[in-house]
Amino acid sequence: MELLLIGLHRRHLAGIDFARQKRGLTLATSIVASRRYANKMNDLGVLIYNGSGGNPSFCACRIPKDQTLEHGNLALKNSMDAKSPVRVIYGNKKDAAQNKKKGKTVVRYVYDGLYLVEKYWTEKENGCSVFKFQLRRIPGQPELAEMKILNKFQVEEDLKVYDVSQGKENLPIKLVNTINDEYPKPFTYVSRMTYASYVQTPLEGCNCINGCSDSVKCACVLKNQGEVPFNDGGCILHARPLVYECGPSCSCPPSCYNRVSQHGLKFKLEVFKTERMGWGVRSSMFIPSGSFICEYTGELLMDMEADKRDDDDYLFDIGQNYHDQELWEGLPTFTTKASLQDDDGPAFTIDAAERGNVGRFINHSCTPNLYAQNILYDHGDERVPHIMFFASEDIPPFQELTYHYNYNIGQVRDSDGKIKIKDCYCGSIECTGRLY
Ligand SMILES: C[S@@+](CC[C@H](N)C(=O)[O-])C[C@H]1O[C@@H](n2cnc3c(N)ncnc32)[C@H](O)[C@@H]1O
Repeated sequence: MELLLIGLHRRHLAGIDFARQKRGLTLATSIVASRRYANKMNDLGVLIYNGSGGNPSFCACRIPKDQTLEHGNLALKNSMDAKSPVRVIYGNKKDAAQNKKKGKTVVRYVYDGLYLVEKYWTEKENGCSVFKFQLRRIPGQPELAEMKILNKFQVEEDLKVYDVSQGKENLPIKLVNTINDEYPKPFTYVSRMTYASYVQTPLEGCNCINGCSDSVKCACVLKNQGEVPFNDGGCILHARPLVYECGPSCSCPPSCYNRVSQHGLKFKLEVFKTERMGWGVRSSMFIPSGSFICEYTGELLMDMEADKRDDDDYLFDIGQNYHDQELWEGLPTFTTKASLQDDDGPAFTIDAAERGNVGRFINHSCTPNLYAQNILYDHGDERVPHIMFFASEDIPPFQELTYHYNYNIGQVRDSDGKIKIKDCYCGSIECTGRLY
């Protein structure tokens, strides 16, 4: 209804809006790409959009039917033939779950720009024929991040001045506050972790010159149980206890597939003021599942030192998930398992209160869309891997990025040993109500 009121999409229940031209031809004017029909988006501005009709949930007879080339589907085909642009609006389903207010589901819709229909075909789904339309975003349009959103910090000049990373990342990080006039508390931005000499164990590299894929010859692939953990698009294949990227001691070039998180930010990130959780992080871009987001940098501390810090808001306990049995499932037992799960050695924590990067602003959610992956590439000390965040699902633009803090209720204590309690405001359906 909101899209209808502002005139962006006039059919309040149908995903494809169309208008009749003078000669009786219908052309699609806009489509709403929610996940209801399993539409697939990717970061190259290509959208595979499912046609309309035939869905049993919206039909009184409750029987799935073949889709037909009429109404919205025909309009999309006509738009393709006429090369007529179509507005694309993304419906943010996850936010729907996170914004349940007074029993009402609030969905956020984001206008993404004009697309052209490139081709269409039919596929069988659940025994019925379904139309698939491939649309591509017309190049040269401003990116969402540069569009005007009512926001006092998004005035052009401020944008140039206010890069949260102060030029230290390969992409600027915008600060957005639509709630009040506050800025984040000052801290020193560090895009990389620095390690004290006692953790500088060298990491043996590989000798590959023509790419790292050989599961017998490449020393790094071998350490990853015989497979490069990333696909050729730089997305991680699945979560593991520890990933070894190629690094400075390897012979392969920087473009090697097995180097991903060390190259820094790939998606434009924003630090934004949330309603109830202080600052948070989101991206103005669509993020495919498995993509690298950012590292969690800060001061490396032994746990004993970390316990003495007054501000515990920005502490990240390293290696906690080595004990997560799910991460080990399906992996052959390999030599490092014993050392990774060693309980006796010193434990380490990263403190990002005074020195840190954009990772320090990522909030907790009980239904997160990121996870923390342990990665080694520039040193070999398995006790202190880099903490790298990866997307655990496709993330639509402007959805808050979150990971699970893994605190057990009752585990966090203050300096007097008293159990600390903090409410969780993530708002997800599965929220326990307690952060710790
Ligand atoms: C690593 S910081 C995250 C960034 C923080 N929101 C800020 O403004 O700088 C962790 C702190 O954020 C807040 N926070 C993060 N997730 C939260 C949640 N789900 N509910 C309530 N507070 C949360 C808590 O104060 C927590 O100690």
